[in-house]
Amino acid sequence: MTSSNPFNKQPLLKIKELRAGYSQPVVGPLTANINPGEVVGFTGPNGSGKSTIMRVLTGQARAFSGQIAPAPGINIACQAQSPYQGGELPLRGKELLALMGAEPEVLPQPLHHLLNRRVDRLSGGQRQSLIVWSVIGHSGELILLDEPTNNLDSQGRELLIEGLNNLSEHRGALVISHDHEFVRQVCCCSIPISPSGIPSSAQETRQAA
Ligand SMILES: Nc1ncnc2c1ncn2[C@@H]1O[C@H](COP(=O)(O)OP(=O)(O)OP(=O)(O)O)[C@@H](O)[C@H]1O
Repeated sequence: MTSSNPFNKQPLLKIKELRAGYSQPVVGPLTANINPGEVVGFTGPNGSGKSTIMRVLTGQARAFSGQIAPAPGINIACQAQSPYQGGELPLRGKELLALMGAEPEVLPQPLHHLLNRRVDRLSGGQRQSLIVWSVIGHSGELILLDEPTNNLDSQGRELLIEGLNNLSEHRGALVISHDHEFVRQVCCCSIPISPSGIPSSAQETRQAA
């Protein structure tokens, strides 16, 4: 990785020659690091295995070979691609934030009207905003976001870009996205993910705008 680690600390996440999947590998080998202060993007076509790599960290997929290792002792905050599948969820926005250990103030001012709304009665984009900001507001040093701009309008997307550009320097994020302009604006580098058998260790480095 060519981007520098400003604090010379160990990576928040080390991935080395990882092959990951379910009953068989579907992605890798992949080598990458996420350092404090960095937002790293994973890009690639549908089914290339981006979410699978994230799912190894949440126990929903497995590593067949290689390594994926968060730094010892860190906390991880994760937003899955489809975190809410419908049904009754009688929580208000502020209660969802509290469950994630996030203060209401983490929500940008234009979204404060969501704090007293029931989560299960929000629109798709409103719910996505709340969930993404609850993950950013969590105390975890490593943030995992899977398609965070899904359903967001231009204001929600701009607020998220600003939030990720202002993460504190001891935190880092892995962002999976098909939104190339978003990746360009928030990520220090983007890594093209390839299905199993095609190495994707070369990290494409792009400076954030
Ligand atoms: N639970 C599962 N069991 C078996 N195979 C799975 C499972 N979940 C996903 N897959 C397969 O693993 C491969 C990679 O899926 P993954 O969700 O990681 O792709 P992705 O790059 O995140 O795709 P997208 O851009 O569409 O979100 C796909 O072929 C998919 O069908």
